Amino acid sequence: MSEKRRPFLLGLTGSIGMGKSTTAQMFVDLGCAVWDADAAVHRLYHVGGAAVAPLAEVLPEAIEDGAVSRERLKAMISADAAVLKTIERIVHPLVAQDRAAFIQNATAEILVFDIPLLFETGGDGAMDAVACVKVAPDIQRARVLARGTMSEAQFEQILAKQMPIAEKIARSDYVVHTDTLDQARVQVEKIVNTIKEGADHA
Ligand SMILES: CC(C)(COP(=O)(O)OP(=O)(O)OC[C@H]1O[C@@H](n2cnc3c(N)ncnc32)[C@H](O)[C@@H]1O)[C@@H](O)C(=O)NCCC(=O)NCCS
Ligand SMILES: Nc1ncnc2c1ncn2[C@@H]1O[C@H](COP(=O)(O)OP(=O)(O)OP(=O)(O)O)[C@@H](O)[C@H]1O
Repeated sequence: MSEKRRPFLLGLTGSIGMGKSTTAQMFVDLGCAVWDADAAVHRLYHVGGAAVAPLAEVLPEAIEDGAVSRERLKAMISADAAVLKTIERIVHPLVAQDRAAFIQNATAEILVFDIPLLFETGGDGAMDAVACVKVAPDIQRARVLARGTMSEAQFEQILAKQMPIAEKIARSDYVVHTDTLDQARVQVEKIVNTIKEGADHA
């Protein structure tokens, strides 16, 4: 038997609430393996997670019952935006380790990386291609606020930290419009087919 072919690494990004997770699931449905940066952060924040001890050292008030409290982090970030930088300095290298372990163990032909801050952190350099989700800003805002997990001010704060969506699109190889589920699914199928055709002809 020939050796396992190197998987195709596809970055999946977009602005907050534009549909990354929903689109990632569509890639899973087509047999791709997905690594989710936000989910990795959840694992790191759990009791026993690798971020708990280093965060406890610099932000002890963020720890509750042996885990990192996202509610407390959000309150602290709201009071002082610089806190987010401190968190990122600790969390981002741990996230990178988690991603490397996923690549080592994955067996699918196409690996999809759902990373909100793909361009902001330079993660796009490690990808073979990037797909960006997109929806109109008013729909984005409505969808995020409908989740009820963020205030309007918290949404604005996160939004201000992210690269403008037009720039993300300009730097991406593919765009997935997330106005409707059916429309998005068709675009995801096209991307997967294009990547597979490219692999066949390589
Ligand atoms: C700020 C926190 C507490 C908010 O938690 P909460 O559960 O309410 O939201 P969640 O984690 O689902 O994030 C919602 C969205 O906000 C955006 N976002 C999260 N962190 C950041 C950040 N550092 N900069 C810009 N946008 C961000 C992303 O689009 C993300 O998908 C949490 O996101 C966090 O601890 N962030 C720091 C770690 C980080 O940088 N994560 C980004 C992935 S590496
Ligand atoms: N193609 C689509 N058609 C209709 N609704 C969608 C579509 N994609 C996503 N949505 C809706 O938009 C909201 C945000 O989607 P999702 O959670 O996938 O976004 P996200 O980019 O992963 O968010 P975050 O940046 O917060 O992690 C959800 O309520 C979801 O149901």
